[in-house]
Amino acid sequence: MSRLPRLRSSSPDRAHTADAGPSLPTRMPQTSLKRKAIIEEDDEEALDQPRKLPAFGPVRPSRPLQPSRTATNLNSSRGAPMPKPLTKPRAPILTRSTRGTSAPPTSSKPPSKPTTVTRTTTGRTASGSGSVRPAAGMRPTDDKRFNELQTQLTSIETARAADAARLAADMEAERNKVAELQANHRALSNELANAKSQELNQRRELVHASDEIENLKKKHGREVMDLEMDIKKRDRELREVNEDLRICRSDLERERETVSSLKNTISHQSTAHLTLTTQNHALEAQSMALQSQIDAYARTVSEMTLTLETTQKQIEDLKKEAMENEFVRRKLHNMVQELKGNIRVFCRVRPVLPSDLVTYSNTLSSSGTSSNGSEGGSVDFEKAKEELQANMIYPDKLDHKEIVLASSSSSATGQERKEVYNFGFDRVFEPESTQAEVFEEISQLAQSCTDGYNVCIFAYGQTGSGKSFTMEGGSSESSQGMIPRAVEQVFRVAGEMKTRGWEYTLEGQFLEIYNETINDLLGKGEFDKKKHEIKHDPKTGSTRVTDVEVVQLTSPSQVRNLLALAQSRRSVAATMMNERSSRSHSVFTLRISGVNVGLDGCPGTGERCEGSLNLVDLAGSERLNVSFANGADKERVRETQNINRSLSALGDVIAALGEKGDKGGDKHIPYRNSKLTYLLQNSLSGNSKTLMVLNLSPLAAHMQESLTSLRFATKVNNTTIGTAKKQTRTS
Ligand SMILES: Nc1ncnc2c1ncn2[C@@H]1O[C@H](COP(=O)(O)OP(=O)(O)OP(=O)(O)O)[C@@H](O)[C@H]1O
Repeated sequence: MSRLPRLRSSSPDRAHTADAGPSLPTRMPQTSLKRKAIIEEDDEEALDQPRKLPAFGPVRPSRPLQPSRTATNLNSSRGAPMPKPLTKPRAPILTRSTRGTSAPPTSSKPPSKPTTVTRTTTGRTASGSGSVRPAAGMRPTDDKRFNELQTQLTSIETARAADAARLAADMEAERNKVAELQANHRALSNELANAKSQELNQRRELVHASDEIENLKKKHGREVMDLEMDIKKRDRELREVNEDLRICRSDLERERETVSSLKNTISHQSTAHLTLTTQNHALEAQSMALQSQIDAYARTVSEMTLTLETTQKQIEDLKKEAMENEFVRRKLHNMVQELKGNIRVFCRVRPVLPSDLVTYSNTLSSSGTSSNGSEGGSVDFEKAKEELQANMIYPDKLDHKEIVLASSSSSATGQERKEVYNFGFDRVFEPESTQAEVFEEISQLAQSCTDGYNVCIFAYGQTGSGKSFTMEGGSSESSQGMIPRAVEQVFRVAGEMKTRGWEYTLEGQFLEIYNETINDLLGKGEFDKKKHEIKHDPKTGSTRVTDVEVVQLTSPSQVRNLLALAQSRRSVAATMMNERSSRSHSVFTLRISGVNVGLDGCPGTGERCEGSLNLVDLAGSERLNVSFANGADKERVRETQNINRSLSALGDVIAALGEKGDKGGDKHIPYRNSKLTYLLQNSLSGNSKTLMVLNLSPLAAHMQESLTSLRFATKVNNTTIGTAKKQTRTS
């Protein structure tokens, strides 16, 4: 809080007071107003005191009057007893306080010496008024004495007269002086009265001034309070303003940051803007060019619209033509298939597998021999592969239709006998062949089922020769087997046929024949429990199995899931019985039925076709020695017998079909000899297309089994089983 300015004694009254009273500083020190009032009171008191007047001239020291020198001298010189010396009448002693300060008159003279009697005889002494006459009778001494006394008295009287004169003069002087002093006093009184009235005025002024000061003080106090309140208010405001300022500063800081980031953005954007402007110009130019092009195109479009209308009419005509052509194409396609023969055989040799090498090295280590160049049982893969592999040659590098097996054996005489076996099939796939290559050859057959044919594809071969791999394949895209690929193909073809006026319905089932019992691989019941019967419809040529799950197929992925489900059910069953997949046949059946509903604006023919695709993974075909079981494992013996029987039955059916084809007539076909042949009756008859994929092991150890399989496949391949017939109906 700011302090008020100190009051200054600037009033003329103060100055006057200072002059009149004790010395006061002309400038008041910083004292309180109260103190100032006390000083003023002191001043007033001083004014009330009688004022000390200044002395008029130098002060004459008071001195007692001396007796006349003459008289004194006389007395002393005569040595007579002197009367008591007369003292000079004293003038009243004028002290400073009583006489005032006026100086004695300058004319005053020191008291003159007492005059001799002689000189003073002019007075009373001569007249003798006061003289003392010697008494008669007095002696001369007494006269003398009297004279002397008379003289003395005279001189004294003279001196007294002189003193009286002098005193009168002194008195006169003193009176004058008094008068002068009185005049002086009056003047001073007047002056005092003036001064007092002046003082009164000043006091009044002072009181007035004091009131004013008091008022001013109050006013000042109020103002101070107001100012303090104002200051507090201002302080508050200042704090608020400071707070606002702080907020503003932080806002400002933020704003600055924003501004700087905005500046950056602006600079970037201005660069971008420049670029965009340039681009815009370029685009405008381009746009203009395009506009002219558009105009040109608009003209062209109107021309083309006309052309389009004409073309659409032509397309309609062409569609009709295409449908007719499609009919012809299918006819021709099937003719080609028929010419190729209704039963065809592919041979596929699997590659040597790492698992084969493990078996091989185990065999070596158990026999105590080691492979060339290998020590401690470690096997050089390439070398071991060579040793393991049977001598299989593929001479037909162009058409891939031949396979040659060569073996050498020692005769009883010790001579080495070399044997070479040549086989020819519709296609031979070497170990390096991929699933896609195999399917390429099969896809045409798969397509036939969409044309209304019954198609049956077998995988035949000994255990571990690659049947399941060929039919089902692995989980990856590239290793997918024939079943998922065929299903995908059928879906694709069905989709394509839609654009040609055909609508298809697909359904599938997956069965297993184990020990001459049918199990539903897609069912929910327990294995080997439910009895399933095979029913043929001679009218439609279709086959049904009772109580099996027939699934509507909507997508290839769904089929993959079904295959996985079937595999898991088989695995569960395999925990109870070993190697179930090797000991059973699995049959995946895909039924497809289509109807020609026509296209938009082009009515369909109403033609219907029903085809089926059977993909069969047969049990291992190796000749099993049943004697090993020797009653110990009856189940295994039964398995083996059943496998042998069903595979023999298949051979018999194919052979019978061949004979029937050669001779014609009513040759009995023994379909009922096994569940497998009976199930596939409609797909193995003369009016269906059959493909047998012979899977071979590449190992030399399996040479004999491979030769047996090759001979069987050759027999099948040489069989002609009539002409495939399309299952069509006209509604
Ligand atoms: N072409 C091939 N390429 C790579 N591996 C193959 C090929 N063929 C078969 N295999 C592999 O050989 C092994 C045996 O094949 P697979 O199980 O298909 O034989 P299988 O004849 O079906 O046997 P089983 O009769 O016991 O069922 C499998 O591990 C399989 O992956």
